[in-house]
Amino acid sequence: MDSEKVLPVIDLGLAKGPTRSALVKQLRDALTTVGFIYLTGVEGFDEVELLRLTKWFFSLPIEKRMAISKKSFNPQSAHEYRGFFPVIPGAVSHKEAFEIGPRKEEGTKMPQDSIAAKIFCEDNQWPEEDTEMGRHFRAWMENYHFIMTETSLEILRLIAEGFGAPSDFYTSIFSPTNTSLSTLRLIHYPARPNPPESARDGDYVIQTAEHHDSTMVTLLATFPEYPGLQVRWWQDNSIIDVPHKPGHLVMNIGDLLSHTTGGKLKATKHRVVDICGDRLSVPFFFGAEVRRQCKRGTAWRDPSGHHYQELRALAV
Ligand SMILES: O=C(O)CCC(=O)C(=O)O
Ligand SMILES: [Fe+2]
Repeated sequence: MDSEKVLPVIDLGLAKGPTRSALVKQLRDALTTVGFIYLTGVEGFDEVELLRLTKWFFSLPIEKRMAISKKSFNPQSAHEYRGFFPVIPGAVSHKEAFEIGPRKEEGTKMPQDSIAAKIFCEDNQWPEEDTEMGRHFRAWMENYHFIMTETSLEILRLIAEGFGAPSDFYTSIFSPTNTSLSTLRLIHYPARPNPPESARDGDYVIQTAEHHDSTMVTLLATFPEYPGLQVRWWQDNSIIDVPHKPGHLVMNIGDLLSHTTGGKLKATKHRVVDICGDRLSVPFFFGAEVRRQCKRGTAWRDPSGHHYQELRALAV
Protein backbone atom coordinates (compact mmCIF):
# COMPACT_ATOMS: atom_id res chain seq x y z
CA MET A 1 0.00 0.00 0.00
CA ASP A 2 1.29 3.44 -0.92
CA SER A 3 0.63 4.79 2.58
CA GLU A 4 3.30 2.45 3.95
CA LYS A 5 5.98 3.77 1.64
CA VAL A 6 7.38 6.53 3.81
CA LEU A 7 10.94 7.13 4.94
CA PRO A 8 11.74 6.14 8.54
CA VAL A 9 12.34 9.04 10.94
CA ILE A 10 15.54 8.86 13.00
CA ASP A 11 16.13 11.20 15.95
CA LEU A 12 19.83 11.96 16.54
CA GLY A 13 18.85 13.46 19.89
CA LEU A 14 18.64 9.86 21.15
CA ALA A 15 22.41 9.44 20.68
CA LYS A 16 23.15 10.79 24.16
CA GLY A 17 22.52 8.57 27.16
CA PRO A 18 20.76 5.23 27.53
CA THR A 19 18.65 5.69 24.37
CA ARG A 20 21.75 5.33 22.15
CA SER A 21 21.47 1.57 21.70
CA ALA A 22 17.85 1.85 20.54
CA LEU A 23 18.93 4.53 18.05
CA VAL A 24 21.78 2.37 16.76
CA LYS A 25 19.32 -0.43 16.03
CA GLN A 26 16.77 1.89 14.36
CA LEU A 27 19.47 3.33 12.11
CA ARG A 28 20.81 -0.10 11.14
CA ASP A 29 17.30 -1.37 10.33
CA ALA A 30 16.54 1.73 8.22
CA LEU A 31 19.82 1.75 6.27
CA THR A 32 19.80 -1.99 5.54
CA THR A 33 16.27 -1.74 4.08
CA VAL A 34 14.97 1.60 2.77
CA GLY A 35 18.42 3.23 2.68
CA PHE A 36 16.90 6.72 2.98
CA ILE A 37 15.75 8.40 6.20
CA TYR A 38 14.45 11.63 7.64
CA LEU A 39 16.91 12.85 10.25
CA THR A 40 15.88 15.08 13.15
CA GLY A 41 17.59 16.22 16.35
CA VAL A 42 20.59 17.71 14.50
CA GLU A 43 21.89 20.46 16.79
CA GLY A 44 22.42 23.79 15.04
CA PHE A 45 20.42 22.89 11.90
CA ASP A 46 18.52 26.04 10.88
CA GLU A 47 16.63 25.48 7.63
CA VAL A 48 15.08 28.96 7.65
CA GLU A 49 18.45 30.75 7.52
CA LEU A 50 19.83 28.17 5.10
CA LEU A 51 16.97 28.89 2.69
CA ARG A 52 17.29 32.67 3.12
CA LEU A 53 21.01 32.59 2.31
CA THR A 54 20.56 30.18 -0.60
CA LYS A 55 17.92 32.48 -2.10
CA TRP A 56 20.25 35.45 -1.57
CA PHE A 57 23.10 33.71 -3.39
CA PHE A 58 20.98 32.88 -6.46
CA SER A 59 19.51 36.39 -6.50
CA LEU A 60 22.98 37.83 -7.22
CA PRO A 61 23.41 38.93 -10.85
CA ILE A 62 24.75 36.13 -13.05
CA GLU A 63 27.94 38.16 -13.74
CA LYS A 64 28.75 38.14 -10.02
CA ARG A 65 28.16 34.40 -9.78
CA MET A 66 30.20 33.73 -12.94
CA ALA A 67 33.06 35.76 -11.42
CA ILE A 68 33.40 33.03 -8.78
CA SER A 69 32.78 30.10 -11.11
CA LYS A 70 35.12 27.25 -11.93
CA LYS A 71 37.70 27.43 -14.70
CA SER A 72 35.73 25.13 -17.00
CA PHE A 73 33.04 27.83 -17.20
CA ASN A 74 35.21 30.92 -16.80
CA PRO A 75 38.75 30.79 -18.29
CA GLN A 76 39.85 33.67 -16.03
CA SER A 77 39.14 31.67 -12.90
CA ALA A 78 42.04 30.14 -10.96
CA HIS A 79 39.68 27.57 -9.42
CA GLU A 80 39.04 24.09 -10.81
CA TYR A 81 37.00 22.50 -8.05
CA ARG A 82 35.28 24.97 -5.71
CA GLY A 83 32.85 27.66 -6.75
CA PHE A 84 29.80 28.28 -8.94
CA PHE A 85 28.70 26.33 -12.02
CA PRO A 86 25.94 27.51 -14.38
CA VAL A 87 23.15 25.59 -16.14
CA ILE A 88 24.37 23.60 -19.15
CA PRO A 89 21.78 24.15 -21.89
CA GLY A 90 20.30 20.93 -23.34
CA ALA A 91 21.73 18.60 -20.67
CA VAL A 92 19.43 16.18 -18.81
CA SER A 93 20.73 17.58 -15.54
CA HIS A 94 19.25 21.05 -15.31
CA LYS A 95 20.74 23.00 -12.44
CA GLU A 96 23.20 25.65 -11.33
CA ALA A 97 25.09 25.30 -8.08
CA PHE A 98 27.62 26.80 -5.70
CA GLU A 99 30.07 24.36 -4.13
CA ILE A 100 31.85 24.93 -0.82
CA GLY A 101 34.59 22.84 0.82
CA PRO A 102 35.66 22.79 4.47
CA ARG A 103 37.02 25.90 6.15
CA LYS A 104 40.79 25.62 6.39
CA GLU A 105 41.92 26.00 9.97
CA GLU A 106 44.84 28.36 10.51
CA GLY A 107 48.15 26.53 10.21
CA THR A 108 46.72 23.40 8.56
CA LYS A 109 49.21 22.17 5.96
CA MET A 110 47.40 21.22 2.79
CA PRO A 111 49.00 18.64 0.48
CA GLN A 112 50.46 20.18 -2.66
CA ASP A 113 52.46 17.23 -3.93
CA SER A 114 50.18 16.16 -6.78
CA ILE A 115 47.84 17.88 -9.20
CA ALA A 116 44.89 16.05 -7.65
CA ALA A 117 45.85 17.15 -4.12
CA LYS A 118 46.20 20.78 -5.25
CA ILE A 119 42.81 20.72 -6.93
CA PHE A 120 40.98 19.01 -4.08
CA CYS A 121 42.53 21.31 -1.47
CA GLU A 122 42.02 24.61 -3.24
CA ASP A 123 40.46 27.53 -1.39
CA ASN A 124 36.77 28.30 -1.43
CA GLN A 125 35.52 31.28 -3.41
CA TRP A 126 33.03 33.71 -1.85
CA PRO A 127 30.61 36.30 -3.23
CA GLU A 128 30.36 39.93 -2.08
CA GLU A 129 33.10 39.69 0.52
CA ASP A 130 33.18 43.49 0.80
CA THR A 131 29.58 43.60 2.11
CA GLU A 132 28.16 42.66 5.49
CA MET A 133 25.77 40.18 3.89
CA GLY A 134 28.62 38.55 1.97
CA ARG A 135 30.68 38.18 5.14
CA HIS A 136 27.70 36.75 7.02
CA PHE A 137 27.05 34.31 4.15
CA ARG A 138 30.64 33.07 4.31
CA ALA A 139 30.79 32.65 8.09
CA TRP A 140 27.38 30.97 8.21
CA MET A 141 28.16 28.51 5.41
CA GLU A 142 31.56 27.62 6.88
CA ASN A 143 29.84 26.85 10.17
CA TYR A 144 27.06 24.87 8.45
CA HIS A 145 29.71 22.79 6.66
CA PHE A 146 31.29 22.09 10.08
CA ILE A 147 27.94 21.06 11.64
CA MET A 148 27.22 18.71 8.72
CA THR A 149 30.72 17.19 9.03
CA GLU A 150 30.27 16.53 12.76
CA THR A 151 26.81 15.04 12.10
CA SER A 152 28.21 12.75 9.39
CA LEU A 153 30.96 11.52 11.74
CA GLU A 154 28.39 10.77 14.44
CA ILE A 155 26.26 8.85 11.92
CA LEU A 156 29.33 6.79 10.95
CA ARG A 157 29.98 6.00 14.61
CA LEU A 158 26.37 4.89 15.09
CA ILE A 159 26.55 2.74 11.96
CA ALA A 160 29.76 1.02 13.14
CA GLU A 161 28.16 0.35 16.53
CA GLY A 162 25.18 -1.18 14.73
CA PHE A 163 27.49 -3.91 13.40
CA GLY A 164 29.08 -4.42 16.81
CA ALA A 165 32.34 -2.92 15.48
CA PRO A 166 34.46 -0.36 17.40
CA SER A 167 32.81 3.06 17.28
CA ASP A 168 35.68 4.59 15.25
CA PHE A 169 35.74 1.76 12.68
CA TYR A 170 34.93 4.26 9.87
CA THR A 171 35.84 7.61 11.41
CA SER A 172 39.49 7.03 12.34
CA ILE A 173 40.41 7.81 8.71
CA PHE A 174 39.22 11.42 9.05
CA SER A 175 41.56 14.17 10.21
CA PRO A 176 40.41 16.33 13.15
CA THR A 177 41.33 19.45 11.14
CA ASN A 178 38.52 18.70 8.68
CA THR A 179 40.34 18.21 5.41
CA SER A 180 37.70 15.81 4.11
CA LEU A 181 36.70 16.06 0.47
CA SER A 182 33.20 16.95 1.56
CA THR A 183 31.17 19.43 -0.43
CA LEU A 184 28.26 21.63 0.54
CA ARG A 185 26.31 22.33 -2.63
CA LEU A 186 23.66 25.04 -2.88
CA ILE A 187 21.47 24.06 -5.85
CA HIS A 188 19.02 26.04 -7.95
CA TYR A 189 16.95 24.10 -10.47
CA PRO A 190 15.37 26.66 -12.82
CA ALA A 191 11.97 25.90 -14.32
CA ARG A 192 12.17 23.87 -17.51
CA PRO A 193 9.30 24.73 -19.87
CA ASN A 194 10.86 23.12 -22.98
CA PRO A 195 12.82 20.08 -21.87
CA PRO A 196 14.70 17.90 -24.37
CA GLU A 197 13.13 14.45 -25.05
CA SER A 198 16.03 12.85 -23.16
CA ALA A 199 14.82 14.57 -19.98
CA ARG A 200 11.31 13.05 -20.08
CA ASP A 201 10.10 9.99 -18.21
CA GLY A 202 6.38 9.58 -18.94
CA ASP A 203 4.63 12.57 -17.40
CA TYR A 204 7.73 13.59 -15.48
CA VAL A 205 10.44 16.00 -16.55
CA ILE A 206 13.79 15.12 -15.03
CA GLN A 207 15.99 17.76 -13.38
CA THR A 208 18.57 15.32 -11.96
CA ALA A 209 18.56 11.81 -13.39
CA GLU A 210 18.27 8.74 -11.18
CA HIS A 211 21.58 8.00 -9.43
CA HIS A 212 23.29 6.79 -6.26
CA ASP A 213 25.58 9.21 -4.51
CA SER A 214 29.28 8.33 -4.49
CA THR A 215 29.68 9.47 -0.86
CA MET A 216 30.04 7.90 2.54
CA VAL A 217 26.97 9.85 3.74
CA THR A 218 24.74 12.55 2.20
CA LEU A 219 22.74 15.01 4.32
CA LEU A 220 20.19 16.84 2.20
CA ALA A 221 18.22 19.94 3.19
CA THR A 222 14.94 20.32 1.31
CA PHE A 223 12.48 23.18 1.76
CA PRO A 224 8.69 23.48 2.23
CA GLU A 225 7.88 25.11 -1.08
CA TYR A 226 10.02 22.82 -3.23
CA PRO A 227 8.93 19.17 -3.60
CA GLY A 228 10.47 17.12 -6.45
CA LEU A 229 12.76 14.62 -4.68
CA GLN A 230 11.88 11.00 -5.51
CA VAL A 231 13.35 7.75 -4.17
CA ARG A 232 13.33 4.23 -5.62
CA TRP A 233 11.43 2.13 -3.05
CA TRP A 234 13.44 -0.91 -1.94
CA GLN A 235 10.61 -3.47 -1.82
CA ASP A 236 8.89 -3.10 -5.18
CA ASN A 237 11.18 -0.83 -7.21
CA SER A 238 8.48 1.85 -7.48
CA ILE A 239 9.29 5.57 -7.26
CA ILE A 240 8.01 7.47 -4.23
CA ASP A 241 7.84 11.18 -3.49
CA VAL A 242 9.83 12.44 -0.51
CA PRO A 243 8.05 15.54 0.75
CA HIS A 244 9.77 18.11 2.94
CA LYS A 245 9.44 17.50 6.68
CA PRO A 246 9.99 20.67 8.76
CA GLY A 247 13.19 20.59 10.83
CA HIS A 248 14.35 17.33 9.26
CA LEU A 249 17.21 16.57 6.91
CA VAL A 250 16.94 13.75 4.40
CA MET A 251 19.84 11.34 4.75
CA ASN A 252 21.20 8.54 2.60
CA ILE A 253 24.46 6.70 2.26
CA GLY A 254 26.52 6.53 -0.91
CA ASP A 255 28.49 3.92 -2.85
CA LEU A 256 31.70 4.33 -0.86
CA LEU A 257 30.11 3.23 2.42
CA SER A 258 27.82 0.69 0.76
CA HIS A 259 30.84 -1.08 -0.81
CA THR A 260 32.61 -1.44 2.53
CA THR A 261 29.58 -3.35 3.84
CA GLY A 262 29.29 -5.68 0.86
CA GLY A 263 26.04 -3.93 -0.07
CA LYS A 264 24.42 -4.55 3.32
CA LEU A 265 23.88 -0.81 3.74
CA LYS A 266 21.81 0.36 0.79
CA ALA A 267 22.98 3.22 -1.47
CA THR A 268 19.42 3.85 -2.64
CA LYS A 269 18.70 5.46 -6.02
CA HIS A 270 16.94 8.80 -6.19
CA ARG A 271 16.22 11.63 -8.63
CA VAL A 272 14.75 15.12 -8.89
CA VAL A 273 11.77 15.99 -11.10
CA ASP A 274 10.57 19.34 -12.39
CA ILE A 275 7.97 21.05 -10.21
CA CYS A 276 6.98 23.58 -12.89
CA GLY A 277 8.91 26.37 -11.24
CA ASP A 278 12.21 27.10 -9.55
CA ARG A 279 13.50 24.70 -6.93
CA LEU A 280 16.21 25.03 -4.28
CA SER A 281 17.91 22.32 -2.22
CA VAL A 282 21.19 21.96 -0.31
CA PRO A 283 22.93 18.58 -0.16
CA PHE A 284 26.06 18.01 1.89
CA PHE A 285 28.22 15.25 0.45
CA PHE A 286 30.48 13.68 3.06
CA GLY A 287 33.27 12.09 1.06
CA ALA A 288 36.68 10.66 1.72
CA GLU A 289 39.69 12.30 3.36
CA VAL A 290 41.96 14.41 1.15
CA ARG A 291 45.22 13.47 2.75
CA ARG A 292 44.56 9.77 2.87
CA GLN A 293 44.06 7.09 0.33
CA CYS A 294 41.09 4.86 1.00
CA LYS A 295 42.32 1.30 1.02
CA ARG A 296 40.59 -1.79 2.19
CA GLY A 297 41.70 -2.47 5.75
CA THR A 298 40.83 -5.10 8.28
CA ALA A 299 37.49 -6.83 8.03
CA TRP A 300 34.92 -6.88 10.81
CA ARG A 301 32.55 -9.80 11.12
CA ASP A 302 29.17 -9.32 12.81
CA PRO A 303 27.47 -12.08 14.82
CA SER A 304 25.79 -13.41 11.66
CA GLY A 305 29.22 -13.76 9.99
CA HIS A 306 28.78 -10.83 7.56
CA HIS A 307 32.00 -8.97 6.67
CA TYR A 308 32.56 -5.20 6.84
CA GLN A 309 35.71 -3.61 5.45
CA GLU A 310 37.41 -0.83 7.34
CA LEU A 311 38.69 2.02 5.21
CA ARG A 312 42.35 1.98 6.09
CA ALA A 313 43.89 5.41 6.05
CA LEU A 314 47.27 5.65 4.39
CA ALA A 315 49.04 8.99 4.37
CA VAL A 316 50.00 9.99 0.82
O1 LIG B 1 18.11 18.29 -4.98
C1 LIG B 1 17.81 17.30 -4.34
O2 LIG B 1 16.80 17.26 -3.62
C2 LIG B 1 18.67 16.06 -4.43
C3 LIG B 1 19.97 16.28 -5.14
C4 LIG B 1 20.80 15.04 -5.29
O3 LIG B 1 20.34 13.94 -5.17
C5 LIG B 1 22.23 15.18 -5.61
O4 LIG B 1 22.67 16.30 -5.93
O5 LIG B 1 22.95 14.15 -5.54
FE1 LIG C 1 21.93 12.47 -4.92
